[in-house]
Amino acid sequence: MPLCFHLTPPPVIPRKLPITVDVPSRSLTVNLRAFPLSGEQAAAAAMASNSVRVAAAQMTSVNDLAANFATCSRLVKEAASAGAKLLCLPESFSYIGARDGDSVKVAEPLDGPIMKQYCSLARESGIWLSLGGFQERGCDDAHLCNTHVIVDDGGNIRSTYRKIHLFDVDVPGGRVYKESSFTEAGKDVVAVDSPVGRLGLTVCYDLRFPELYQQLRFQHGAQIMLVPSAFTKITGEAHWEILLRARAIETQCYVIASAQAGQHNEKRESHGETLIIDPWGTVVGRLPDRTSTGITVADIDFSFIDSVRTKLPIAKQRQPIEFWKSSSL
Ligand SMILES: O=C(O)CNC(=O)[C@H](CS)NC(=O)CCC(=O)C(=O)O
Repeated sequence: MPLCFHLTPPPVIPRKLPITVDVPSRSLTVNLRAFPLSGEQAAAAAMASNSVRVAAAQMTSVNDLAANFATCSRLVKEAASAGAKLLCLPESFSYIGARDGDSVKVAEPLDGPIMKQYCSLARESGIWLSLGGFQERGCDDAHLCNTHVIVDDGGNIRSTYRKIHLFDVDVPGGRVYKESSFTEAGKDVVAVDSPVGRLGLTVCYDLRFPELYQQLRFQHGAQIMLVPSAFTKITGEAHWEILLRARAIETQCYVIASAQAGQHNEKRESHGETLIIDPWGTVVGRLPDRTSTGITVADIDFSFIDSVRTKLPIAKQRQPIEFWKSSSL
């Protein structure tokens, strides 16, 4: 029978409700339903119900590598004890400079001391990490790559994606950004398997280019899109949640969008609003405060992904429109 949303309600699929964990108070802010499970119990329950728990972090990185690492360590431990198998940290988790050029100075190769520290953290806590927006040393001293690194629970780097779309924008009513002046653009589309499903790797401004997400879903089989970000306050207020929900709906994937939040220094403020969204477009994880430091967790339900994809069979109904040839404007 064809679906007709005017006459029949959209499919109602049982879902788990989000839990929000505040750091540093460590209090569990539970939305609607208590979740009094230990990490192990939660993981066992998730397996039994064909789902697995993920966490997304929100923080305000500053120009102090040690301070940011201390915050990330706390968030990683919170996520592990909440039973999450993957924690996603935001773009520039390890460092946000106060002056132009600062981030190039701290850039290191992937086998340098900074990334080693984060790999050890993943191993010690037994959790996978999405480290979006690491300042990876580029091909010369004046450039870095904005690299999204996936580390497994043994502390091994499983995958790297280098941000393709660079933020060269004169933000209306805000600053001028020219990310390409110090960043080398990536070229490769990257997806990788993990215990929480097949991850599509992107970073921040990539969010505005839906063709990347279409490729991740329809050519690389992604089930979860990761969008670690540092959206500006102005553009975030106008576009952030809408774009994320659109990407979730049109790819029928979960979207995990960890965000930099609040005031990093005199010149720079990020929108925040870390979100986890399900493949129906519903927000299933959100912190109580748009700019607080903390994590939100949600359960990835593989049968829910299948159910949405079966009910709205866009994968079968797509038509071979040759976009690139026809776009001449
Ligand atoms: O430079 C750093 O420290 C980290 N990188 C970023 O913050 C990047 C590049 S400047 N920011 C964005 O992509 C914001 C996108 C955005 O806000 C939008 O698309 O509206």
